[in-house]
Amino acid sequence: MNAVDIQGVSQRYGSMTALRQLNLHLEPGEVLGLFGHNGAGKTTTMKLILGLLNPSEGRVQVLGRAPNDPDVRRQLGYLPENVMFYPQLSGRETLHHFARIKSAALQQADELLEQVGLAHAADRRVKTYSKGMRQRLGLAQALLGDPQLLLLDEPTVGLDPIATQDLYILIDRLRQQGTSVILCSHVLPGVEAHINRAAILAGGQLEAIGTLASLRTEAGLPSRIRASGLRQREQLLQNWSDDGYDTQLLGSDGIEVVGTSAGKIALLRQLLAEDQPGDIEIFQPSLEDLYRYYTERAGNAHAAEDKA
Ligand SMILES: Nc1ncnc2c1ncn2[C@@H]1O[C@H](COP(=O)(O)OP(=O)(O)OP(=O)(O)O)[C@@H](O)[C@H]1O
Repeated sequence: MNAVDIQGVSQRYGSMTALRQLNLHLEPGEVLGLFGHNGAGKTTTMKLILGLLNPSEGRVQVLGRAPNDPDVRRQLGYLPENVMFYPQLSGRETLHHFARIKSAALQQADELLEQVGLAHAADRRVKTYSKGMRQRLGLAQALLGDPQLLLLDEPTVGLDPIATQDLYILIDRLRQQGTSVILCSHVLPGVEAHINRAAILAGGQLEAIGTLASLRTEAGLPSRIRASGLRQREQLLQNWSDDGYDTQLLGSDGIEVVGTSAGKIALLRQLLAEDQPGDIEIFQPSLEDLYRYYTERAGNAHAAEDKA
């Protein structure tokens, strides 16, 4: 059973269409990164999964049922983009309040405060918390009741670099335990190692979805291989140039060759067969490069539609 199944969903706000014919699924224990420009439809997608919106068209199922089913709601954890709390309550009281709403065990509050690094501030009022501390509390709130599906909207906002790393480690651990996670973020560097697939929304449409490897292959963006400590680099340069690759000599004993992501393994094999490099570096298209490619492609397609 998929954690989330979205089939043919369109969402309109009055005359404005925020999502068009969205098809998306999430498997158990999968982490999906949901990316897109401001207004692309990410929060709308989250709200549909949370049962806060009814789709204008199409069908949304969460853990095999309607998203507003009370049993499903108990299995969901949500960290909203702008997390709000009662300022007069302490961190612990805040978690107790949410635990009661979710029918989660109260003793989980202290475990979670420890887990997100707020044990020392458990009795302080939330109004005295820094932005990052409030974000950590929001994360603890989302984890109450050990949700099967976790929705995180901009979870790294306000977190310092170590807290951001801790969050990613926590996501890795949750995934290993079988929790499914949807993570929306504008902060792309650092996230790529922690997601199974990326979905890129543009103008309310799903422009791309897949593993980074499949998106790299589909986009056909260049990958660069740099090798140093070579003895036969002139020969390699000649061979790769003859095969039509863009290649150049680097430093006293290095070379760079530009290929596609799909073709890089063949280039590496050739490199290792023909020489004994002292060092090899591979520069692949990053998530940011892919995001730019697909977002620009969507923009070009919309511009062409507008002209037609
Ligand atoms: N309640 C609403 N009424 C009218 N329009 C809305 C409403 N909520 C969202 N929209 C519009 O729907 C579109 C998608 O909004 P959404 O909040 O889903 O985008 P987003 O991808 O989450 O953006 P951001 O990255 O800025 O948070 C936007 O054009 C937004 O203005």
